[in-house]
Order: sequence, then C-alpha cells, then structure tokens
Amino acid sequence: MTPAVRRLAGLAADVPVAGWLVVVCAVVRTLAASVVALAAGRGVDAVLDGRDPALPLAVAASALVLAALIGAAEGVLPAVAQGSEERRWRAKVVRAQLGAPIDADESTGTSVARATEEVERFAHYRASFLGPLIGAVVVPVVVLVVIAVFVSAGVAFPLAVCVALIPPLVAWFMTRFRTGSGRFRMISGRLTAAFLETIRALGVVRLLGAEGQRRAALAAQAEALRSEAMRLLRRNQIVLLVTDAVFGVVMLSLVGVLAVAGVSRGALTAGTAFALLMLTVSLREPVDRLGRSFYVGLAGRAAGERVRAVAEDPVGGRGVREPGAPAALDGEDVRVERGGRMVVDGADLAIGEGLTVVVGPSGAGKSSLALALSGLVPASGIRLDGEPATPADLREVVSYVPQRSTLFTGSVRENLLLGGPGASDDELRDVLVAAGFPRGGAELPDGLSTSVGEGARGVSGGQAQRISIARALLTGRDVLVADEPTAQLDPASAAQVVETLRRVARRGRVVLITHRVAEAEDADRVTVVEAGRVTHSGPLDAVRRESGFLAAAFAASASDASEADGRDG
Ligand SMILES: Nc1ncnc2c1ncn2[C@@H]1O[C@H](COP(=O)(O)OP(=O)(O)OP(=O)(O)O)[C@@H](O)[C@H]1O
Repeated sequence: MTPAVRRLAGLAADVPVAGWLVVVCAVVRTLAASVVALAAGRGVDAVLDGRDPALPLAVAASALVLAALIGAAEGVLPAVAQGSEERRWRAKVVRAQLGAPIDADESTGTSVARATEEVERFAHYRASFLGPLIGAVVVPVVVLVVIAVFVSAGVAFPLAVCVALIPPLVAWFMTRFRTGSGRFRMISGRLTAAFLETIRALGVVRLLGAEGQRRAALAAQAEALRSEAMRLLRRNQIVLLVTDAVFGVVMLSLVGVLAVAGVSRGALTAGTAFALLMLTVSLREPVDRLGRSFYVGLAGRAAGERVRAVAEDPVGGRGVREPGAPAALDGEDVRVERGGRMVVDGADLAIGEGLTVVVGPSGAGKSSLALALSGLVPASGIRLDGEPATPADLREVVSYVPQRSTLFTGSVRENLLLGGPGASDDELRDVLVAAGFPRGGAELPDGLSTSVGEGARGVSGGQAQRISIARALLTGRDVLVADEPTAQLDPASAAQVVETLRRVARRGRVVLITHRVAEAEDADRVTVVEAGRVTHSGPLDAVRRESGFLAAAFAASASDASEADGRDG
C-alpha cells in the first residue's frame, strides 16, 4: 500500500455511518439538482420554441422539493452524529486517563484540553467534515457524468481537468496551514495550564501579593491567543478567496465560453446552455462547503492524532505472566528523555529481591528512573523477564508511591479500594498491618471509615504515606517503587515509613529512592545514580567504599546527626 492509499484508507475508516449517509444524501441531492437544471433547460427551450413548458417546469419543481428535503437531512445528520461521536471519544479518553496514567510529564492543562476541546474538535471533524469531504470528491464526478451524458462530452472534458486541480490546491493550502494551527494549539494549551496553575495556587498568589503580576501574565497569554486566532482566520479567508476565485471566476468563465461557443455552433440549444450553467454552480457547491469548514478539518485531524494517542494506548500490557512467578525487572542502557533532554542516559540496573535503595545527587535522574520503571514516562532499555518492556507492561507489575501521597476525598476504605476493588474489610486491615498500622487501622480516629480530605487532610503525613503504601500493596503487583516517600515527613514518621518498606521488601521487591542515605542501612543493595547513569551498585559496604558520593553523603549525615545530638544534649 502506498502512503497516499494508506492515508485515504485511514480517512475512510474515520467516517462514521452518519458521514456515509451524508455522502449518499449529497449524491442523491446532486442527481435531483441535475434534474432541476436539465428540466429547467428543457423549459427554456420549450418557451423559446413556443411550446408549453408546464411539464418540464413541473418536473423541475418536484426535483427541487426533493433536493431541498435531502439538503435538510444532510444538515441534521452531522449534528446528531456529533453528539454520539463526542460521547464515545470522551469516554475512551477519560477511561484511558483514569485507567493508566499516560505520561507523568504531561501538564494538567494538556490532559484537560484533550478530554474537552480536542475531543470536541475531533468529533466535529468526524461528524461534519469527513462526509462533506468525500461528497466534495464524489459529487463533481456525478455532475461531470451528467454533463457528459446529457449536455456534451466535449464540454465535460475541460471541466473535468479544471475540477481535478481542486484536490491538489486544497491539499497544498491544508499543509501550509498545519503549522499555523499547531502554534495556536500550543498557545491555547499554555493558557489553559497557566489558568489552572493560578487557580490551584490562589492562596500562595495572594500571600505573595502577586495578583497583579499573575493577572498581567494571563492577560498577555490571552492576547497572544487572540492574535494567533486572528492570524488563522486571516489565512482561512485567503484560502476561501483563492478557492472562490478559481471556481467562481475561472470555472464559470470557462463554462460561459463553452456554452456560448456551443450555442453559436448550433451544438447546444439555449436551454441546454442554461442547464450547463446551473450544473456548474452545483459543481462548485461541495468545494464551497469544504472551503468553509476546512479549518474544522485541519484542527480536527490534528486533535484526532492526539486523542487517538491516548484513547488507543493499550491500557493493559502483555497480561501473560504466570500468577505467582515474580517479575524480573532490570534495565540495560536505560534512556529517558524529558523536555527534549536525555536525563537518564545509559543506566544499567537490576532490581533484585528485597530492598534496593537508590541514592544520588539532586538532579541526577533518580525520579526520572523511578517514573520510567513504573511505566509513567516512556523509556528505552527496561526489561521484564528479559524482554523489552513497554510502559503498559510495566504498569501491570510495578506500583508507585510518590513523594506526596495522593489520597482522594472520601474514607480510608474508599481510598484503599482503588488499589484492590472488591477487597473485604479484613483484607484491607491485613494490608494496613503490613503497611505499619499494627492494629489494622484501628489506630485511626474512625478506623477504615476515617474521612480524608483532598490531598490527605484528616490523617498525618506519615499515616497518609503508609495508607498509600497499603493501597499500592493491594494492587498485588510484584515491585513497589517509592520515590522519596519520606521527604516531607518528620524523622519519627519517616522512620516508620522506611520500616514499613523494609518489612514489605522481606516478601517482595521494593525500590526506595531517597536523599537520606541513612535509609540505605539494611538495604539488600544500594544503587548510586549520578548524571543519568548508575555509577555503583551492590551491598552497602562495598558501594560505600567505592562511591565518593555515598562516602561523602554518609559523612555529612553523621555530622548532621552529631550536631543534632549536641543541640539536644
Ligand atoms: N517534567 C520534566 N520535564 C523536563 N525535564 C525534567 C522534568 N522533570 C525532571 N526534569 C529534569 O530531569 C533531570 C533529572 O531530574 P530528576 O527529578 O529525575 O532528578 P532527581 O535525581 O530525582 O533529583 P532530586 O533528587 O532533586 O529529586 C533534571 O535535570 C530535571 O531538570
């Protein structure tokens, strides 16, 4: 299949049933309009010849009513299809976004825009653009056949050449406009993200007294969006003008010349020449429609690519692993790109049984590696049971606990059930015991029914982190990756969380990313990440001897501890 054929096949696959109905309606309506033109021509001839034009005019009037009725149906079909297309694609996107985090680097603004305006544009494109687009190709062919059969093949041929120039012309304009709408999208996405950020951090903005600055920044971005929209509209108008000029001036002039020549040679009657002019007008109509909605086509196609990338991302991975056989997770020459820069660049690592503690300087790439291992940002080089693993494969075997615990408004029970739908209260209590609540959650004010608010209000930071670990354990996945779970906790809570992870690691595999090197005591292996690579990995004592970073970090940690002791003493 050539790329052009593949593109056409892809286009046809995108047309919903209503779109094909629109095409059928357009063809039938064109045939009815052709009957109107030809019968009107006969009427003109009848009048000029002094015959009764009643019959041809009655035929023309009936065909006109039919064409009008079909035209009305053509107007309603896309509107009906738009609603169902929108519901269908929005459900797919939301399911994919909830089912598996696509990419931790994607901004909230982008995710929201995709589930709202991009779905809307894509639905509009499928429901209202593709049918008329196919109509724009099919209808002129029907008109040309009518002209060849009922008017003159000699006239149909030069018109066919003229019509054949339309698709390349429109395609040329479309490719020119692609970059323009890409910029619009980017500016629009940034504005959405900036609005969301400001709303979320309104308290901080007020405390800083920075309302004016934020307002000015948002106004500047809104102005950039407005002027980009105007630029796009201007370009759109140019396209309309050019297509109008080609069809209005060139085509009608050509037909006018052909009609006059035909009549003066006696090859055409005046009525047939009149019919030819009317038919030429309906030859223009689909291109007019296309011209009016071509921006819908451009924006919709681009939105469709992004909607599809999410909606059709396989939420599930391989799904073929034997239950009970723990996944072997390792990486060779692991690379992770973020923001256009390679932030993990050639890391080799093995995640064995027990506790693997990952340490390294700030900005070395530890969090990026943790996200990649969890299937939350794309990476190359990660293997599962010796085979290259996709993010979807990894999400089936790895659970992830981030630095800030994510608990949703609701009860502890509801939050836990997100990790193990259908788990009984006894199972929830067991998992809470494993996560450092020896009384299975009875130590919380209301047990499993304790309410937590947005973020984790209602329980302490350490408790929230241990509830998050319990929820991760409920997923039953083989590897638990925790990225600095103690960074925001006081020493006592941090110690409880680390103790919990050590306990969990006794029965499985835990990867703990941390700044506190003391948490590496008792680890089964310590991995040092520096400048995007694993520089040392092995038992703590060996790595401590070999890694300058780790030796220095332990020395700093010991002097911090003795200073603290000195103060306490
Ligand atoms: N979302 C992002 N987009 C672009 N670059 C990013 C993103 N997140 C992190 N980076 C860059 O990737 C590099 C590694 O960051 P990462 O957070 O993985 O390091 P880290 O070792 O975990 O650092 P820290 O210990 O300070 O948390 C940094 O240079 C950072 O600027």
